[in-house]
Amino acid sequence: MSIDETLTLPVGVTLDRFIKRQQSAFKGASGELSQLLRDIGLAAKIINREVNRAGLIDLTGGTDSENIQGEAQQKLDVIANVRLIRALKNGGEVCAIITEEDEGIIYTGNNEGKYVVALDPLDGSSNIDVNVSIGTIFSIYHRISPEGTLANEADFLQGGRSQVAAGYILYGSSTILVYSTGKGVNCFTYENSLGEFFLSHTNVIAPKNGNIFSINYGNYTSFFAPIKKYLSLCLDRSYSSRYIGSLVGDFHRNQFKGGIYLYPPTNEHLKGKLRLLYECYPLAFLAEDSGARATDGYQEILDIEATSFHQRSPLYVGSELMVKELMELH
Ligand SMILES: O=P(O)(O)OC[C@H]1O[C@](O)(COP(=O)(O)O)[C@@H](O)[C@@H]1O
Ligand SMILES: [Mg+2]
Ligand SMILES: [Mg+2]
Repeated sequence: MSIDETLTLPVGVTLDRFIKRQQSAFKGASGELSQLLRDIGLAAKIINREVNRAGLIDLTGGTDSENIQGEAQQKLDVIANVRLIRALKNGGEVCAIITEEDEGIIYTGNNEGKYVVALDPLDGSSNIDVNVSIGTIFSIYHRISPEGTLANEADFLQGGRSQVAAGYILYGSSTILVYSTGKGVNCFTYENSLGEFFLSHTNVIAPKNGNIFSINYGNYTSFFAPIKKYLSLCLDRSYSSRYIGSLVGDFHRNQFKGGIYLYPPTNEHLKGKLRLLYECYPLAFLAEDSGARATDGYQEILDIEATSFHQRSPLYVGSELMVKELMELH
């Protein structure tokens, strides 16, 4: 590429600048949500660095501990959790956090903070050590408890439609941060050498239909009739089967290519495996905002009542017409 050609390339819109623009479009916005999103952006850069060098500095493999759900914690699960909590504590806008890795509420010490955040610090643990895509998922609510007091359970159990923003970071063939405040899904690709996220995909619209289905087929014998029926339709139509085993990666692919992700109840997980507050709700928020759909087979994910922090749900998410067809089989 010639110098002239290089110079004609725009520098691009950084995540920071985009957030600032979005904020100024909202009359009366105080800037706290903007700062919170920047804090998540900072944590994302740090986690991205740890993920990238994990194999070099012995950050791969498990710890001796389990998380609250009895799942073995990987070193990077713990590191991502600590990094995110620290970034949100330092930022000052968040009064309390829940994460996949901890049983109860984590107080940041910022009781004046207006927001609470639910996190899956590192999604796709089984892929960490083998250089396969993994992610971070976040969900943000306005607190409902009075500012200046300790946040409480109700702040986190407001339900999916009360989210004010949600998003994920996918550490994949490139690292990408995707978020929405309910007014369009935008993606920011990380430029390693500059250390910045740049706007790369604006107002994502998910394909209405698709021909990819993503499911852990190894659980086939535990699936109930509607799922088996739907899978046989997929096979009859020679749809492509694509399953990474990192929800963030599987979701992201289907958002762009058109497809459906299914995690039904299984014998091991009778209520589904995925966690409502920090896996299903945030991805459902993004799905709906981009024209896709997310349900548990009977109702929209965002309409499911939240009753506990680590509650699980079946999840069927993706192209609108595919999810509709699956629903009709229930
Ligand atoms: O190995 P399985 O049962 O297919 O489960 C895969 C699913 O479980 C998860 O790994 C759960 O996430 P965590 O790694 O955050 O526990 C999802 O990302 C993924 O889609
Ligand atoms: Mg997860
Ligand atoms: Mg996780």
